Amino acid sequence: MIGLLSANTGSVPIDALKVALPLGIGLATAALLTFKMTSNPYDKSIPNVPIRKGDSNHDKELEEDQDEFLIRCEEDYGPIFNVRAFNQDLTVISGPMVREVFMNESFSFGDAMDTLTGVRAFMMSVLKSHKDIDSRFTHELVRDNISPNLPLFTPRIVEQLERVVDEQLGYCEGKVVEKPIKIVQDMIAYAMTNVFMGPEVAKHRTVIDTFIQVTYDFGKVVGRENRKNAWHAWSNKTKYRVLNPLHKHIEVLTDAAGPVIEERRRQEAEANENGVEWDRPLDIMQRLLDNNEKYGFVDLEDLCGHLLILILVSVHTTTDTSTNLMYYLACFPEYHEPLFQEQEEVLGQIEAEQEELRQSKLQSGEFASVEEFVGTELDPAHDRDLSAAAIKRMVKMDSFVREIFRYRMTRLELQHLAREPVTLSNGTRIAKGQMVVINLRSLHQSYEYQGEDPAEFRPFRFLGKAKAATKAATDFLPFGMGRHACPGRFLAIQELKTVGVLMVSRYSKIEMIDPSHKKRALLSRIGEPCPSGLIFTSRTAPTKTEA
Ligand code: HEM
Repeated sequence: MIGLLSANTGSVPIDALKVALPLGIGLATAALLTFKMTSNPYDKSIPNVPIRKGDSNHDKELEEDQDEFLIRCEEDYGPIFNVRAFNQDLTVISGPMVREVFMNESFSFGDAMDTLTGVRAFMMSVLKSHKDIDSRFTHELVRDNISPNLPLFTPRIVEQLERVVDEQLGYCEGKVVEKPIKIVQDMIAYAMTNVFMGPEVAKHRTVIDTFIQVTYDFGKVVGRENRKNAWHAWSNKTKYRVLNPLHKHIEVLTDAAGPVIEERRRQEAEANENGVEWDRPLDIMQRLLDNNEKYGFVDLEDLCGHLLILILVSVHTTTDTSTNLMYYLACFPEYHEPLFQEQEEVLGQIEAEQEELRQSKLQSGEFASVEEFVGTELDPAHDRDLSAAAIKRMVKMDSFVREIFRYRMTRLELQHLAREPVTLSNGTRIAKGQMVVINLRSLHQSYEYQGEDPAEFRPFRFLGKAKAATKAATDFLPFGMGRHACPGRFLAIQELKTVGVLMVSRYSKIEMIDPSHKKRALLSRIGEPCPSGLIFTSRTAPTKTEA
């Protein structure tokens, strides 16, 4: 661990950058031309959807009505067809065939994102270990350290989400909030920082800002606008190898983490000397330090680099979807009360169950008086806490969150690049280098997969159907599926549900400032905030401190 604290990375000289940029652009040109000349991406039997007269690609038709366009294509050409959209030639895969893309390692989501945006160079530049492009390191980090410990992390997540809402939104009588995402950014950043790096590090506003800003830096690289321009990927790759905004974020993390780790180490040594067990801090940073031999970090910068990757994949997505959830509450006010009622019922049930347990323990003599429960799992002060178990029981909120993902997701998403030639089970051949894209309409908006009224927003459609929002399968793909399915979905869904719970319990009404943007709010793409703000009205009168 001493090594972890002492090493330092040399900076890249500016002269190297001057040479690298033009050289990179030259190489990019050559590589792109070679690709254009040699690639023969299509199996000739895959039908090409004709381009509408006056258009140069299918972008406009998709923008006008993506569902109508895709239904027409499916009817005319079957489940697999070629389109030209988002500046690319894409093979669209629909219906049951989609499963074959996720289950076949020859299709890569990571390669597709990198080809489109150059994101790997951006991310890899902060790592010293586990730089293999097929490394499952971050996946395993989340799977082994976050998901199993979620119930333990929940109190601090809830505490941070509640604190920021109460401080920044507080009591509202029709309060106009032009940019609700600003509040959500702080909510998610504080919650994630506490889980990833612990409360001492989370006290540094610079670290919180890094959690937020990294999200933006990442968004700029992977954002949809960026994907429209093939040159961007090439210039990104070159640029981010040398001039990468992530380096200043690493500095912020290491500066804040170093002294905290030193202090923790001192406390551990002191506890050992006194023969008492050290109260080991509960955060991902500590778990990584404790298991450094297994994980093999080169130094503290490397460890913080891996934490930064974790931030990149988690904060951007969770902030965006949590903000979007507020807009859904504004657009469908009729669900506000049922969601609030469910919360009251669940917390009431838990309170009654805890009371029953207390009574049985008092009767059996295990506890002599009510006071003895203080500080234990049966402490009445915590009966109505938003524990992981309580949030799990809120099945209406779960269904609401799942329905938001289903309804909102852009119909052509989750591009995958074929790393080698693949023959699908229906005989279709996908050439090496071909970009395939998932037709989410054929699954998320299909009667067969979703039941009645697939075009409607019906937030309780999954009630009683064993279809939790964390269940990644062909009928629900926001987190992908199979071996690469997002391992952070358990944390993400729990946070989203908590944001929903806080909103409906504190506010009786959320409205859009400009309801004409309703469609945009409901179908907004990730990273594209709605132009209208929100108006909040509190459920109860202000407390003394709020007044
Ligand atoms: C609303 C929030 C989120 C969404 C929509 C989302 C979505 C996704 C998607 C679509 C993938 C790619 C799956 C594939 O390759 O097929 C992915 C991968 C991943 N996500 Fe998430 N994610 C979210 C939140 C999180 C959080 C909170 C974490 C961490 C705490 C996380 C960690 C990861 C990791 C490590 C991977 C890489 C998995 C691999 O390549 O094996 N995600 N996510």
